[in-house]
Amino acid sequence: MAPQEPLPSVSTRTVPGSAPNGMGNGLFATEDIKVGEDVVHAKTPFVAILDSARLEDTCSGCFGKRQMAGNSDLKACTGCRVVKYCDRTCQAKDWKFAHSMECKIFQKLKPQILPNNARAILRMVLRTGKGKYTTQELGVFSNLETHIAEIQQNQTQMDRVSLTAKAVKGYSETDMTEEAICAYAARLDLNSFNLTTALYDRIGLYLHPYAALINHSCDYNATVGFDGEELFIKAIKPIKKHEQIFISYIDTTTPLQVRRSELSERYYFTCTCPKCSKGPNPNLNESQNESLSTSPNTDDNPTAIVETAERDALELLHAASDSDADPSKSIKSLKKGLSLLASSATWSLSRQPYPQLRDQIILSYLSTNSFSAAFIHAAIRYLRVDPLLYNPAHPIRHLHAWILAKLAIYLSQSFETKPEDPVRLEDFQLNFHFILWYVLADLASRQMESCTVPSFRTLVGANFKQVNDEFRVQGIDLGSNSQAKALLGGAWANLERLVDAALEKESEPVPN
Ligand SMILES: C[S@@+](CC[C@H](N)C(=O)[O-])C[C@H]1O[C@@H](n2cnc3c(N)ncnc32)[C@H](O)[C@@H]1O
Repeated sequence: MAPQEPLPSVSTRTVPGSAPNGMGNGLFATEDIKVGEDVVHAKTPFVAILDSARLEDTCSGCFGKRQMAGNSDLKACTGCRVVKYCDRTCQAKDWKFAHSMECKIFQKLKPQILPNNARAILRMVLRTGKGKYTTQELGVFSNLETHIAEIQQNQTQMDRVSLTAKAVKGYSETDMTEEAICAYAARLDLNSFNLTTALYDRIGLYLHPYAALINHSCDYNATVGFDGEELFIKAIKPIKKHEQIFISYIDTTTPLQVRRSELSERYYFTCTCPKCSKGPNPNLNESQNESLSTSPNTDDNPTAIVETAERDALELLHAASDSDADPSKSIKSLKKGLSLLASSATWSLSRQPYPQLRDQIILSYLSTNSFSAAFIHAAIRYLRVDPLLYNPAHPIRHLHAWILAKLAIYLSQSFETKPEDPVRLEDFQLNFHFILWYVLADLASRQMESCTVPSFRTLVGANFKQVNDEFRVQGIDLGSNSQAKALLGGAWANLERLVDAALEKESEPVPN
């Protein structure tokens, strides 16, 4: 039976209900919702924990929210020395939420640190034991799908869940049965979100039973974001009263087969959304798709050529994404992947794995301080890729614009062309100050209709004000002055020329 009421920690314009097509329960809009407006806002989680790798550099109390506002010095908990906090305020909040119950357990286990999901399950079990959840919260949580029957059919998965449950039972000394803890583990696996910062970096795991009721569609109408421990689900498309709310559980820019296998492996369903119903190539109809998938795989068959290019590019991407890989080798692999797809006439800039290769090469260039090369690819992404891949309200699009703005700030101070740069920046007479103003102005003007979270909006607003004020001090009012507008247009045309030139060179072979 579908739960009837949202929980006290939630403000929402939805109501739970039974969803069609075997989806179980879902959430439905109780009124029309405009793009960028909140669909669900949860102030506190049922459980949220940091990834082990982030325990050192992120506050376990505010999940990095206050750090983003300038608080940087973290202090370790003097009991366990495993978790860190901005100050006493963050520490006291987490102590009250769960750390008072887990601190001694962490101390005993040191130097071992429990893996993410074990720490999350331990918190849920300890909070349940201490009566920290309301009956209503536990009711919605217990009603969530577990797919435990499917998990039981997979021995490796079942062993993993049982081992974690046994360990959590031992550490917590709870009277809950191992079976009940296994159900907690399965519910966490199926219903948790990636906890991210306001700038969309993954930092941990998050579960809220009300938000977990939202079903998936590759043609989603809402997106998920976090601001500290607060969860925001925002409308990315206009949503009509009674319409079902859908988010994406996976990266929906990947091809149908990849989406299908990710959804069935982790969530045990086949998506029948409008995007999936169009088949592997959304630009073709069903019978064209059918004939594509049954054509023989020969060298003169365009499908085979495309598949080979895709497979080779994916191999290069995976080789480069290996965290142990030498960054200069990764960059070479990524360049080869980009060149392979650029030289395949049929590959659009927005078709995967082309955008993934570009995202990865930007990260690799940033990690090697190659800021000019990162800027060139970030400009290509901003101007040529994202408009095809993402709706204008999409937070990823706003994040990519923010990264371009940050690189423009950096290069406005100084830059030197490096051998790895696809083109020479000095050949294009770029005015980084104008580019910065333009990108920030665009971001600031679209804030209200975007799905970004409050801290991100504050950051953009403050940066735009600062840049605008700096121009004003010099007597330039870019918003109104017609001469300034002409200058801006010129700066933008130069950036467009740079992007075109860099893309033209992308198909050139990369030497070994
Ligand atoms: C996070 S839960 C969503 C809430 C769930 N419907 C419930 O009743 O608890 C994820 C599960 O919901 C179901 N689900 C979500 N989206 C679906 C879809 N598009 N088609 C079919 N089932 C879906 C699957 O069983 C999936 O494992």
